[in-house]
Amino acid sequence: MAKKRSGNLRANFRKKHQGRVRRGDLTRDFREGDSQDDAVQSERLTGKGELTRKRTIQGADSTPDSAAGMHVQVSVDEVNLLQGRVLSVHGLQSKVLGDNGVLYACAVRQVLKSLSTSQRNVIVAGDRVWFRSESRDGVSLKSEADGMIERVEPRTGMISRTSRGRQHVLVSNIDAMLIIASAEQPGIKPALIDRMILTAHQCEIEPIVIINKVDLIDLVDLQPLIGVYSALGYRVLPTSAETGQNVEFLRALLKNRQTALAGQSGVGKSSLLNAVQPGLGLAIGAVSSDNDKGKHTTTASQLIPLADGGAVFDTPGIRQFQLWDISASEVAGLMPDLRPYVSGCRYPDCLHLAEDDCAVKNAVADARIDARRYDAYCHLLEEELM
Ligand SMILES: Nc1nc2c(ncn2[C@@H]2O[C@H](COP(=O)(O)OP(=O)(O)OP(=O)(O)O)[C@@H](O)[C@H]2O)c(=O)[nH]1
Ligand SMILES: [Zn+2]
Repeated sequence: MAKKRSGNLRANFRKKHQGRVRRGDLTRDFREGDSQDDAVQSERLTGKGELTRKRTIQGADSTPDSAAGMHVQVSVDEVNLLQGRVLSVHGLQSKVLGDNGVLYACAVRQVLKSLSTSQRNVIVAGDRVWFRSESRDGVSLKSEADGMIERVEPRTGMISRTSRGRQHVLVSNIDAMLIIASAEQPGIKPALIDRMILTAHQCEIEPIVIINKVDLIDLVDLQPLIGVYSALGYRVLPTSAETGQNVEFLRALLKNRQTALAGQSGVGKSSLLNAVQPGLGLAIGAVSSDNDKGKHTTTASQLIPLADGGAVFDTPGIRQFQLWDISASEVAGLMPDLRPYVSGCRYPDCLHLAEDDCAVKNAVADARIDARRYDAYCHLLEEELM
């Protein structure tokens, strides 16, 4: 009885805060040219509005004392909120996979929007959220239920890109970055691997190096390169989607964590994912082609849940890494092999490129730093920052 009453009070509260705000956001999104999706969303929101109104009327019938309203709501919130993970964001709506296995289409409560000032995106793929929904269970994974996101957990492991000088978070709570290279066709590009590792460090995400298509080469030839990465403490996994080599290991690496994929076209990302879980690579491919058409370049980023738990994230935007918000002097500090020599360098503002008797250059000269890694460092500075 008491539970029912508080539910009605909650409906009242929610209604008071809804309509205006959403209309405003719809207008903004229309201006951004996202019209097709918005048409669908406005339909949904209208339906939801009717539902809320009906519930409010019920509340008026059965709750004479509105004074206790606020108090009741606080305790009810804790009981009634569900937890889940945001898979993707489309305009006003977020697709949330509840911890109960149900997929929900959620709107965002306005108070969250106004609180979020430091980061541009109120909700991003990967967010852990608390949300309210009428449909708690009995819905299959295929169907969607409406919900309202009430709370977002603090983010870690964010991958961002910069657009017009602003940091734009693509995904949050990423545990590991799978840096996928191929041994042959296309041939391995260590400098590209180094750059992606650096980005992972910048995002405070564990980098894992996958070298695919090892069926095409003699693995002995790759040992020097693998040795350098291993010595730095990175996990390096040679794989073959063709022969299935180390696919089982890869599956274990992906299980129960959020993993972002990076790697140039053709290295075998889709093939590897399909080997891990049939159909997974196809899901990834669909995201890519969507982006290629220039639609939803910022919103189509999506987390794809794995059957064994965990999820993978992929978007063409992070395949070509652009370092953001980093100064030339910070790069060496993000490379664990260069870092120890940075503080030993006698020049305070040294970029370790040209100066005589630079501690970093000296370490390269007597092979305490791998020459190829230093080369990659120099190229990175030239490309990105000069
Ligand atoms: N020999 C060999 N070929 C592979 C292997 N993995 C993938 N390939 C082939 O490499 C080509 C590219 O594979 P994809 O899985 O489409 O590569 P991708 O990284 O997803 O490419 P994009 O979707 O363009 O980013 C295909 O022809 C695959 O059959 C492998 O382990 N060994
Ligand atoms: Zn120096």
